[in-house]
Amino acid sequence: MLRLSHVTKTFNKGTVTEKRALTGVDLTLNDGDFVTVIGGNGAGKSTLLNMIAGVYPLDSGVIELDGKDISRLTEAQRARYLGRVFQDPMRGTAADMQIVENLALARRRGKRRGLAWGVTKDERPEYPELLARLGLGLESRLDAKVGLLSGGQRQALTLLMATLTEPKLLLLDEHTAALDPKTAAKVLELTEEIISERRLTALMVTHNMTDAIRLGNRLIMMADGRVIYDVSGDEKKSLTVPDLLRKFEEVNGSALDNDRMLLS
Ligand SMILES: Nc1ncnc2c1ncn2[C@@H]1O[C@H](COP(=O)(O)OP(=O)(O)OP(=O)(O)O)[C@@H](O)[C@H]1O
Repeated sequence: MLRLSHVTKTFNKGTVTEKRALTGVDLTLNDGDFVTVIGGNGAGKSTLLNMIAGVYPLDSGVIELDGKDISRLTEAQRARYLGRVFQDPMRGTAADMQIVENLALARRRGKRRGLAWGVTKDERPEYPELLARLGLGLESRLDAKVGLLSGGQRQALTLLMATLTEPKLLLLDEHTAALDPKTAAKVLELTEEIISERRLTALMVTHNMTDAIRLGNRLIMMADGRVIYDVSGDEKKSLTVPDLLRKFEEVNGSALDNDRMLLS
């Protein structure tokens, strides 16, 4: 469903700050793959997701989604097919709009907005049920401005919005890293539920190695702009954190250098 072929990206080419972030990445995701992504500091994890989303143009390589070359589509054009949740809970929602208005906007993602983008009478009754499953009491606060919500509530809402129109691919970039442990666990549980219920295909960057092993059917490890380890099925399920650290050192030639990963 998603195929990256020889994807390369260098930032600030030709300057003293030149940095090669991705080096010839080849990666194929099958329908329904839920892939966790781990790696060292600056390994290229966020860049990988940003390149798929069209945030930066490719230097070389091809990105295909369902057999269609999307390499030249703009970020806005790709947004039609993608759901995204970032680390920062402030990014995915509009603070000065109501919860119900945010949901209505998410529902219209990829459609022409025209004049009638406002919340329709028909759709309003659908939202309390959707919100109730978050278990955060938002179902009784449809008209509240999103800016009044906590970070965790906002992130849960962002997840709901990112998956409302069944994206072809869900991109999660450390989406629970800024939340307190209890809220992070809740948002992760929701993530897992939504992905498995809707059989979504997803890429989730995490610095938590235990989560990376526990969640999803496949795990990739990145170092220096490359995918250095790709494991799935029973082999993935039986992994331990020491196995991952050993694997990293074995393939990369030096110990894993991600402070947040080692601390989590
Ligand atoms: N917009 C940008 N401009 C310049 N350099 C960038 C940009 N985005 C990323 N980089 C550089 O590219 C490299 C890969 O960064 P990236 O954010 O993808 O790593 P990461 O694996 O997500 O790291 P971390 O776990 O530390 O967040 C880093 O050296 C980073 O400084």
